Amino acid sequence: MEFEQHLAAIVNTMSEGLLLVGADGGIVMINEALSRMTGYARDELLGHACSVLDCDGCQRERGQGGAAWCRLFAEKTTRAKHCTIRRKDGSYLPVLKNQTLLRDAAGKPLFAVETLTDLSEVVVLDRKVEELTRLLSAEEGFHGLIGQSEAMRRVFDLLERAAGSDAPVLLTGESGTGKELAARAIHEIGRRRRGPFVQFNCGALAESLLESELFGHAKGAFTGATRHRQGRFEAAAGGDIFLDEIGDAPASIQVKLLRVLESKTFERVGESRPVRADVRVISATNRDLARLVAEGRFREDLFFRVNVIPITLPPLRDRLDDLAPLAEHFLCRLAHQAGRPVPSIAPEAMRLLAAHPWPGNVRELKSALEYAFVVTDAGPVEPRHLPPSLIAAAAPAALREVCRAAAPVETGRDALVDALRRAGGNRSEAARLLGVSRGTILNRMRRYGVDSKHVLDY
Ligand SMILES: Nc1ncnc2c1ncn2[C@@H]1O[C@H](COP(=O)(O)OP(=O)(O)OP(=O)(O)O)[C@@H](O)[C@H]1O
Repeated sequence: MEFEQHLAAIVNTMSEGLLLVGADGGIVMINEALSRMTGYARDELLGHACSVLDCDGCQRERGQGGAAWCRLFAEKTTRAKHCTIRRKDGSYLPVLKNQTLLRDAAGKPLFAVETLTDLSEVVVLDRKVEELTRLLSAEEGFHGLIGQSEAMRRVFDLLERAAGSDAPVLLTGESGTGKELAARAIHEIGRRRRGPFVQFNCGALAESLLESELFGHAKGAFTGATRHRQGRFEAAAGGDIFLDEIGDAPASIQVKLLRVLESKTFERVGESRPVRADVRVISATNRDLARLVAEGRFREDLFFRVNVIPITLPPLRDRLDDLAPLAEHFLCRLAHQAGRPVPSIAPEAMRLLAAHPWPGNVRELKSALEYAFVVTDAGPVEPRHLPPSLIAAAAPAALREVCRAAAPVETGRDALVDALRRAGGNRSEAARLLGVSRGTILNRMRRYGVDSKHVLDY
């Protein structure tokens, strides 16, 4: 008797949940930690079937022709595994479950002992580490957004104001203008910054998968749903959810998003119990949502719900003041990663960059500089180091000006060999790279005795 009292005190000091299950599946003992973790009182669990915890890692034998309640009794194995159980309030709890069998002297199974370690904090911390790792490399400018132009300063001001409220934000702007960075900035300075930032691309998945991805599903909700699955809205609890490409959300998902925004609740697929959505919604699109509404392809009611705080990221061609700081920022990062000195940008190359219309915006600029960084050895980035596509698309006037300014460099044998090498020996491409005609390239090859077949060996 005395020993039993001590034993009870011992198991109640454990921080892990402890559970003893009989061969018939009935719970015969629990400790206080299990009660705390699940939200069930002792008498709501004792004597009840362990299936009340709805563990998705449990493999029951009964009903599948087996004699024992669960496979643990049949297989006689001991192992640890990651599972998800359901608390009394319906929320999911990720746990690490250890289990073993207790047997009598004759080897007959008596009880299954299970210990459950709460992994919810670990899961949140894991996500946070992932997020911070990403942010560490972008900790410049306005939370990673570089820009000095008047237009970007206005955007930073709006982002700061939006972060101070819990109202839905709609980020619009052409592709590559920094909408995702802006969404992260709102999260980083907002009230929910200690919570998760969960990103979801509404156009990236087949319609049939979208609902379960966003709202989660219960085990058995559909063929193939072998485990409980937390959706993105649940994963974002206490934080922000970023719905990218919201203009691409199919009609069936638009209805469900409207419901979350209106009622602040959602239902997991295969369940009818509403779950509270404790999230702030930040959406983004590079499409004209108002036009999609007019065309009947986007719900007007949803448009008004997501568009409470509209913020537009201006295209790069309309804020050329940002070109130099952005270019320097990307070259600095590349040089830092490669352990090389930071290359400067020659004025002629800068003029070419300024003349480019940047249809891909900052994303395109970033790629162009990655290219330039790879092909520059030491020294500054010259026009010949810029991507051929950018040179080819350059306005003729800008190109002429650049070629005039760069003439001493461009006429040298080294420049010719370099251009031919980068063009893989193709003379037309080399001509484009240097901004001269194919005939000029042929003349220079003759003059310098350069053979395009052997140019790759230089
Ligand atoms: N102002 C900026 N400062 C620094 N980097 C930027 C800036 N704007 C965009 N970038 C970079 O450009 C790339 C594209 O940005 P981002 O993904 O945020 O654009 P987006 O508008 O969300 O594009 P899409 O509509 O195609 O999803 C990223 O690598 C991002 O880091």
